Amino acid sequence: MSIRTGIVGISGFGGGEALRLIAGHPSFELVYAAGEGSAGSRLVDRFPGVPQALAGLVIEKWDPEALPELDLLFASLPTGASAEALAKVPERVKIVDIGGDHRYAPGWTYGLADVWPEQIKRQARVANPGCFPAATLNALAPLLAGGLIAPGNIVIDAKTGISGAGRGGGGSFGYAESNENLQPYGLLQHVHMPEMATTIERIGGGSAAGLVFTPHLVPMTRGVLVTIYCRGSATMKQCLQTAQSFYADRPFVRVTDRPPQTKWATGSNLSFVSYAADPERDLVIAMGAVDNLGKGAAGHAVQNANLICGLPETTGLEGASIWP
Ligand SMILES: NC(=O)C1=CN([C@@H]2O[C@H](COP(=O)(O)OP(=O)(O)OC[C@H]3O[C@@H](n4cnc5c(N)ncnc54)[C@H](OP(=O)(O)O)[C@@H]3O)[C@@H](O)[C@H]2O)C=CC1
Ligand SMILES: CC(=O)N[C@@H](CCC(=O)OP(=O)(O)O)C(=O)O
Repeated sequence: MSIRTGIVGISGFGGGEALRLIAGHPSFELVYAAGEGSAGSRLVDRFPGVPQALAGLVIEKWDPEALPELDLLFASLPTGASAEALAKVPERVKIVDIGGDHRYAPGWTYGLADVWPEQIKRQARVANPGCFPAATLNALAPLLAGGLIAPGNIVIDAKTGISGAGRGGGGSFGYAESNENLQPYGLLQHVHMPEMATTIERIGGGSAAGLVFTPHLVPMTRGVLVTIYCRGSATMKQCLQTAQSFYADRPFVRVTDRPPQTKWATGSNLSFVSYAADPERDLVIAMGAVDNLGKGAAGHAVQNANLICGLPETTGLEGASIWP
């Protein structure tokens, strides 16, 4: 069965990764590509490595009221640019929004696919988590659900590759300013705070009022690593066993007994989690590593799309990560 699929924002980093995954997906057929500045170009002009069958597809000017016959739409637009437009897409077209406009918005399901797949199946409007929340919440969920850490005192130290800012994210994240440099940003007010706090409260059953989150830009292309400091008296072994049991039948989360690395996830939809703990100091450290364009964006989006289309969750996502 072919599911007629579109991508809006295809020229960007998130949309481009969605294109790569859909080009190799056995059930999704890319029939529609859209954008703004790239409209009028053929896919091969923007992506010289695109498969021949898709090379001639022309990027349309994005107009939600002039869509071809579609079953599924991936939206990868700048946050703030999708809410109004996606409201005009006909109900029968399923949507996965990779951008930030619909996370915990009414009528939309927050697509934390490794944690609550059953709540995503059969939905028609899914908001993909942000890249930092995907890495963070997958690492924290087993501990919160098992009552091993307190939801109110969580400190997240995060690192991201530069592609996290998107193609349009030049600004102070350009090559000359990022190469051989490290910089914190978004202190105390990052846009991912609300979705992380809401999800921590939802799983942990208590206030996340003490949440602290500081991202840092690292001179690498892809990858998110989070090191999360929590209050709890569990041992490392208890944390690992709790996570192993929580993710026992989940295909994309790997629980490791050594600290995870971003390169383990590159090019994949995998999420690596691990833990360290010192019960005498009431300290648990949770760690998570993902590819910001994989589990952090397009990989997670395809996983969510599989769930809402009634396909096996792993369809089109089974390849190994890229090494080195
Ligand atoms: N990069 C990442 O790691 C992650 C990104 N996200 C989110 O995904 C979304 C896309 O991010 P990313 O791909 O990085 O961003 P990019 O800047 O790389 O791409 C943005 C895309 O949006 C298109 N676009 C911009 N304005 C319009 C418009 N008015 N109408 C139609 N198309 C438009 C651009 O098209 P054109 O070139 O044709 O103008 C481009 O394809 C954002 O919301 C981002 O926050 C989420 C998780 C991770
Ligand atoms: C390096 C960099 O700028 N990264 C982005 C994260 C991208 C993302 O996940 O953003 P959305 O929530 O908009 O989807 C940021 O920190 O805002």
